[in-house]
Amino acid sequence: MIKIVDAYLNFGSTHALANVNLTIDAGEQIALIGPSGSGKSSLLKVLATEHSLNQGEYVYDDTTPANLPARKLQQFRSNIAYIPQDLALIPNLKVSQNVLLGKIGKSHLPATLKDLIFPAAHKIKSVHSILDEVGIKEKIFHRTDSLSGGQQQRVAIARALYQQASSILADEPVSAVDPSRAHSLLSCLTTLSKKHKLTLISSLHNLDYAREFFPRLIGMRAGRIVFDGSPDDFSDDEFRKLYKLSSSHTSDTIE
Ligand SMILES: Nc1ncnc2c1ncn2[C@@H]1O[C@H](COP(=O)(O)OP(=O)(O)OP(=O)(O)O)[C@@H](O)[C@H]1O
Repeated sequence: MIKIVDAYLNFGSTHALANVNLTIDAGEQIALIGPSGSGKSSLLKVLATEHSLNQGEYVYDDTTPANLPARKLQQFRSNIAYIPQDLALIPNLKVSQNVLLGKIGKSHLPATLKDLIFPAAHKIKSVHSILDEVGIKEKIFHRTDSLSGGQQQRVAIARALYQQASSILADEPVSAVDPSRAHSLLSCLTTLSKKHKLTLISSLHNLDYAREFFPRLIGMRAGRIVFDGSPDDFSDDEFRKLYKLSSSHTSDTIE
Protein backbone atom coordinates (compact mmCIF):
# COMPACT_ATOMS: atom_id res chain seq x y z
CA MET A 1 0.00 0.00 0.00
CA ILE A 2 1.17 3.53 -0.82
CA LYS A 3 0.32 6.35 1.55
CA ILE A 4 1.03 10.05 1.05
CA VAL A 5 0.07 12.32 3.95
CA ASP A 6 -0.16 16.12 3.81
CA ALA A 7 2.62 16.29 1.22
CA TYR A 8 4.29 19.44 -0.07
CA LEU A 9 7.02 19.65 -2.71
CA ASN A 10 8.37 23.12 -3.38
CA PHE A 11 10.58 24.62 -6.07
CA GLY A 12 11.30 28.11 -4.78
CA SER A 13 7.90 29.69 -4.28
CA THR A 14 6.14 27.12 -6.53
CA HIS A 15 4.21 24.37 -4.79
CA ALA A 16 4.64 21.50 -7.27
CA LEU A 17 2.63 19.48 -4.73
CA ALA A 18 0.46 20.99 -2.02
CA ASN A 19 -1.56 19.27 0.69
CA VAL A 20 -1.57 15.96 -1.18
CA ASN A 21 -3.21 13.06 0.67
CA LEU A 22 -3.45 9.73 -1.08
CA THR A 23 -3.85 6.04 -0.35
CA ILE A 24 -3.24 3.48 -3.09
CA ASP A 25 -3.81 -0.23 -2.59
CA ALA A 26 -1.50 -2.85 -4.09
CA GLY A 27 -2.59 -3.78 -7.60
CA GLU A 28 -4.59 -0.60 -8.31
CA GLN A 29 -4.43 0.96 -11.77
CA ILE A 30 -4.51 4.74 -11.64
CA ALA A 31 -4.32 7.48 -14.27
CA LEU A 32 -3.04 10.89 -13.18
CA ILE A 33 -4.73 13.59 -15.21
CA GLY A 34 -4.64 17.37 -15.22
CA PRO A 35 -3.29 20.33 -17.15
CA SER A 36 0.38 20.89 -17.86
CA GLY A 37 2.26 21.94 -14.73
CA SER A 38 -0.40 20.52 -12.37
CA GLY A 39 2.08 18.25 -10.55
CA LYS A 40 1.64 14.83 -12.19
CA SER A 41 5.35 14.28 -12.92
CA SER A 42 6.25 15.70 -9.51
CA LEU A 43 4.00 13.18 -7.77
CA LEU A 44 5.48 10.30 -9.80
CA LYS A 45 9.01 11.51 -9.01
CA VAL A 46 8.21 11.62 -5.29
CA LEU A 47 6.84 8.06 -5.49
CA ALA A 48 9.97 6.99 -7.38
CA THR A 49 12.13 8.77 -4.73
CA GLU A 50 13.64 11.05 -7.36
CA HIS A 51 12.37 13.99 -5.29
CA SER A 52 12.03 14.22 -1.49
CA LEU A 53 9.06 15.97 0.05
CA ASN A 54 9.60 19.32 1.76
CA GLN A 55 6.78 18.49 4.14
CA GLY A 56 4.57 15.49 4.80
CA GLU A 57 5.10 11.77 4.61
CA TYR A 58 5.46 9.07 1.96
CA VAL A 59 5.10 5.47 3.11
CA TYR A 60 5.36 2.44 0.77
CA ASP A 61 4.43 -0.94 2.27
CA ASP A 62 5.33 0.21 5.80
CA THR A 63 8.67 1.67 4.65
CA THR A 64 9.35 5.41 4.83
CA PRO A 65 11.97 5.89 2.08
CA ALA A 66 13.04 9.29 3.50
CA ASN A 67 14.44 7.41 6.52
CA LEU A 68 16.45 4.84 4.54
CA PRO A 69 20.26 4.88 4.27
CA ALA A 70 21.64 4.96 0.69
CA ARG A 71 22.14 1.19 0.29
CA LYS A 72 18.66 0.38 1.54
CA LEU A 73 17.23 3.12 -0.66
CA GLN A 74 18.74 1.42 -3.72
CA GLN A 75 17.06 -1.83 -2.65
CA PHE A 76 13.79 0.03 -2.12
CA ARG A 77 14.01 1.62 -5.58
CA SER A 78 14.60 -1.75 -7.22
CA ASN A 79 11.05 -2.64 -6.19
CA ILE A 80 9.56 0.32 -8.08
CA ALA A 81 9.83 0.50 -11.87
CA TYR A 82 9.84 4.12 -13.00
CA ILE A 83 9.42 4.99 -16.67
CA PRO A 84 10.32 8.68 -17.01
CA GLN A 85 9.04 10.88 -19.86
CA ASP A 86 12.37 10.56 -21.68
CA LEU A 87 12.34 6.73 -21.12
CA ALA A 88 16.00 6.72 -19.90
CA LEU A 89 17.04 4.05 -22.42
CA ILE A 90 20.67 3.82 -23.52
CA PRO A 91 20.42 4.42 -27.28
CA ASN A 92 23.55 2.59 -28.45
CA LEU A 93 22.83 -0.59 -26.48
CA LYS A 94 20.83 -3.50 -27.86
CA VAL A 95 17.19 -3.83 -26.87
CA SER A 96 18.07 -6.96 -24.85
CA GLN A 97 20.71 -5.00 -22.91
CA ASN A 98 18.33 -2.16 -22.07
CA VAL A 99 15.81 -4.70 -20.77
CA LEU A 100 18.51 -6.49 -18.73
CA LEU A 101 19.31 -3.11 -17.14
CA GLY A 102 15.90 -3.32 -15.44
CA LYS A 103 17.60 -5.40 -12.75
CA ILE A 104 20.56 -3.06 -12.27
CA GLY A 105 19.35 -2.11 -8.79
CA LYS A 106 18.95 -5.76 -7.75
CA SER A 107 22.56 -6.88 -8.21
CA HIS A 108 26.10 -5.51 -7.90
CA LEU A 109 27.59 -3.51 -10.75
CA PRO A 110 30.12 -6.20 -11.86
CA ALA A 111 27.31 -8.79 -12.12
CA THR A 112 25.19 -6.35 -14.13
CA LEU A 113 28.10 -5.58 -16.48
CA LYS A 114 28.74 -9.31 -16.94
CA ASP A 115 25.05 -9.76 -17.78
CA LEU A 116 25.29 -7.01 -20.39
CA ILE A 117 28.32 -8.51 -22.11
CA PHE A 118 27.76 -12.27 -21.63
CA PRO A 119 24.13 -12.72 -20.63
CA ALA A 120 23.19 -16.20 -19.42
CA ALA A 121 20.93 -18.14 -21.81
CA HIS A 122 18.06 -18.26 -19.30
CA LYS A 123 18.17 -14.46 -18.92
CA ILE A 124 17.97 -13.94 -22.69
CA LYS A 125 15.08 -16.40 -22.77
CA SER A 126 13.29 -14.39 -20.12
CA VAL A 127 13.97 -11.08 -21.95
CA HIS A 128 12.71 -12.66 -25.16
CA SER A 129 9.48 -13.77 -23.54
CA ILE A 130 8.84 -10.27 -22.11
CA LEU A 131 9.59 -8.67 -25.48
CA ASP A 132 7.11 -11.14 -26.95
CA GLU A 133 4.51 -9.91 -24.45
CA VAL A 134 5.04 -6.29 -25.50
CA GLY A 135 5.03 -7.27 -29.17
CA ILE A 136 8.62 -6.59 -30.29
CA LYS A 137 10.47 -9.89 -29.78
CA GLU A 138 11.99 -9.69 -33.25
CA LYS A 139 13.85 -6.54 -32.17
CA ILE A 140 15.70 -8.22 -29.30
CA PHE A 141 19.20 -7.83 -30.77
CA HIS A 142 18.61 -4.53 -32.60
CA ARG A 143 20.25 -1.33 -31.45
CA THR A 144 17.71 0.58 -29.38
CA ASP A 145 18.15 3.83 -31.32
CA SER A 146 17.18 2.05 -34.54
CA LEU A 147 13.64 1.56 -33.16
CA SER A 148 10.71 3.96 -33.61
CA GLY A 149 9.49 6.10 -30.67
CA GLY A 150 6.62 3.72 -29.98
CA GLN A 151 8.88 0.66 -30.11
CA GLN A 152 11.26 2.36 -27.68
CA GLN A 153 8.34 2.98 -25.32
CA ARG A 154 7.68 -0.78 -25.50
CA VAL A 155 11.33 -1.44 -24.61
CA ALA A 156 10.90 0.80 -21.54
CA ILE A 157 7.78 -1.17 -20.56
CA ALA A 158 9.66 -4.45 -21.08
CA ARG A 159 12.52 -3.17 -18.90
CA ALA A 160 9.97 -2.27 -16.18
CA LEU A 161 8.41 -5.76 -16.36
CA TYR A 162 11.81 -7.49 -16.31
CA GLN A 163 12.65 -5.52 -13.16
CA GLN A 164 10.04 -7.63 -11.29
CA ALA A 165 9.06 -4.64 -9.20
CA SER A 166 5.79 -4.39 -7.32
CA SER A 167 4.78 -1.09 -8.95
CA ILE A 168 5.17 0.63 -12.29
CA LEU A 169 5.18 4.43 -12.40
CA ALA A 170 4.86 5.69 -15.96
CA ASP A 171 5.13 9.36 -16.94
CA GLU A 172 3.21 9.96 -20.17
CA PRO A 173 4.09 6.51 -21.54
CA VAL A 174 2.34 7.05 -24.88
CA SER A 175 3.31 10.63 -25.61
CA ALA A 176 5.50 9.75 -28.60
CA VAL A 177 3.13 7.57 -30.58
CA ASP A 178 0.19 7.96 -32.91
CA PRO A 179 -3.34 7.36 -31.52
CA SER A 180 -3.69 3.74 -32.68
CA ARG A 181 -0.29 2.78 -31.28
CA ALA A 182 -1.04 4.72 -28.07
CA HIS A 183 -4.21 2.66 -27.68
CA SER A 184 -2.44 -0.66 -28.14
CA LEU A 185 0.48 0.38 -25.92
CA LEU A 186 -1.86 1.35 -23.06
CA SER A 187 -3.81 -1.84 -23.54
CA CYS A 188 -0.50 -3.75 -23.33
CA LEU A 189 0.66 -1.84 -20.21
CA THR A 190 -2.61 -2.21 -18.29
CA THR A 191 -3.14 -5.87 -19.29
CA LEU A 192 0.40 -6.91 -18.38
CA SER A 193 0.47 -4.98 -15.11
CA LYS A 194 -2.81 -6.67 -14.15
CA LYS A 195 -1.47 -10.09 -15.19
CA HIS A 196 1.70 -9.58 -13.14
CA LYS A 197 -0.36 -8.13 -10.22
CA LEU A 198 1.50 -4.82 -10.26
CA THR A 199 0.33 -1.45 -9.04
CA LEU A 200 0.25 0.89 -12.05
CA ILE A 201 0.25 4.68 -11.78
CA SER A 202 0.49 6.54 -15.07
CA SER A 203 0.17 10.20 -16.03
CA LEU A 204 -1.83 10.75 -19.18
CA HIS A 205 -2.99 13.73 -21.21
CA ASN A 206 -5.55 11.77 -23.20
CA LEU A 207 -8.74 11.63 -21.14
CA ASP A 208 -10.44 9.08 -23.37
CA TYR A 209 -7.63 6.59 -22.79
CA ALA A 210 -7.55 7.40 -19.07
CA ARG A 211 -11.27 6.58 -18.86
CA GLU A 212 -11.04 3.48 -21.03
CA PHE A 213 -8.08 1.80 -19.36
CA PHE A 214 -7.99 2.97 -15.74
CA PRO A 215 -10.60 2.24 -13.05
CA ARG A 216 -9.38 5.14 -10.89
CA LEU A 217 -8.59 8.67 -12.04
CA ILE A 218 -6.74 11.23 -9.94
CA GLY A 219 -7.14 14.78 -11.21
CA MET A 220 -4.51 17.35 -10.27
CA ARG A 221 -4.51 21.10 -10.52
CA ALA A 222 -1.81 23.49 -9.22
CA GLY A 223 -0.19 20.71 -7.20
CA ARG A 224 -3.41 19.64 -5.48
CA ILE A 225 -5.66 16.64 -5.94
CA VAL A 226 -9.03 18.00 -7.05
CA PHE A 227 -10.62 14.73 -8.22
CA ASP A 228 -10.18 11.15 -7.07
CA GLY A 229 -12.69 8.63 -8.28
CA SER A 230 -13.92 6.33 -11.01
CA PRO A 231 -14.25 7.42 -14.63
CA ASP A 232 -18.05 7.23 -14.18
CA ASP A 233 -17.86 9.98 -11.55
CA PHE A 234 -15.74 12.22 -13.74
CA SER A 235 -18.58 14.48 -14.87
CA ASP A 236 -18.33 17.41 -17.27
CA ASP A 237 -18.38 19.68 -14.20
CA GLU A 238 -15.37 17.88 -12.74
CA PHE A 239 -13.66 18.14 -16.11
CA ARG A 240 -14.27 21.91 -16.30
CA LYS A 241 -13.06 22.34 -12.70
CA LEU A 242 -9.88 20.41 -13.48
CA TYR A 243 -9.06 22.33 -16.63
CA LYS A 244 -10.66 25.64 -15.47
CA LEU A 245 -12.75 25.88 -18.61
CA SER A 246 -15.98 27.73 -19.30
CA SER A 247 -19.34 25.93 -19.25
CA SER A 248 -19.29 25.51 -23.05
CA HIS A 249 -16.48 22.95 -22.78
CA THR A 250 -17.08 19.27 -22.09
CA SER A 251 -14.63 16.39 -21.89
CA ASP A 252 -15.47 15.52 -25.48
CA THR A 253 -14.21 18.87 -26.70
CA ILE A 254 -10.50 18.35 -26.06
CA GLU A 255 -8.10 15.66 -27.25
N1 LIG B 1 12.97 20.68 -11.31
C1 LIG B 1 12.09 21.70 -11.22
N2 LIG B 1 12.51 22.95 -10.96
C2 LIG B 1 11.65 23.98 -10.83
N3 LIG B 1 10.30 23.86 -10.96
C3 LIG B 1 9.83 22.64 -11.26
C4 LIG B 1 10.68 21.50 -11.39
N4 LIG B 1 9.92 20.41 -11.66
C5 LIG B 1 8.64 20.85 -11.71
N5 LIG B 1 8.58 22.18 -11.45
C6 LIG B 1 7.36 23.00 -11.40
O1 LIG B 1 6.42 22.29 -10.62
C7 LIG B 1 5.11 22.41 -11.20
C8 LIG B 1 4.58 21.01 -11.51
O2 LIG B 1 5.34 20.46 -12.59
P1 LIG B 1 5.13 18.97 -13.12
O3 LIG B 1 6.24 18.70 -14.08
O4 LIG B 1 4.98 18.08 -11.97
O5 LIG B 1 3.74 19.10 -13.89
P2 LIG B 1 3.01 18.07 -14.87
O6 LIG B 1 1.58 18.05 -14.47
O7 LIG B 1 3.73 16.78 -14.89
O8 LIG B 1 3.16 18.80 -16.28
P3 LIG B 1 3.22 18.14 -17.78
O9 LIG B 1 1.86 17.56 -18.03
O10 LIG B 1 3.52 19.33 -18.64
O11 LIG B 1 4.33 17.11 -17.77
C9 LIG B 1 5.26 23.31 -12.42
O12 LIG B 1 4.95 24.63 -12.04
C10 LIG B 1 6.73 23.17 -12.77
O13 LIG B 1 7.19 24.34 -13.41
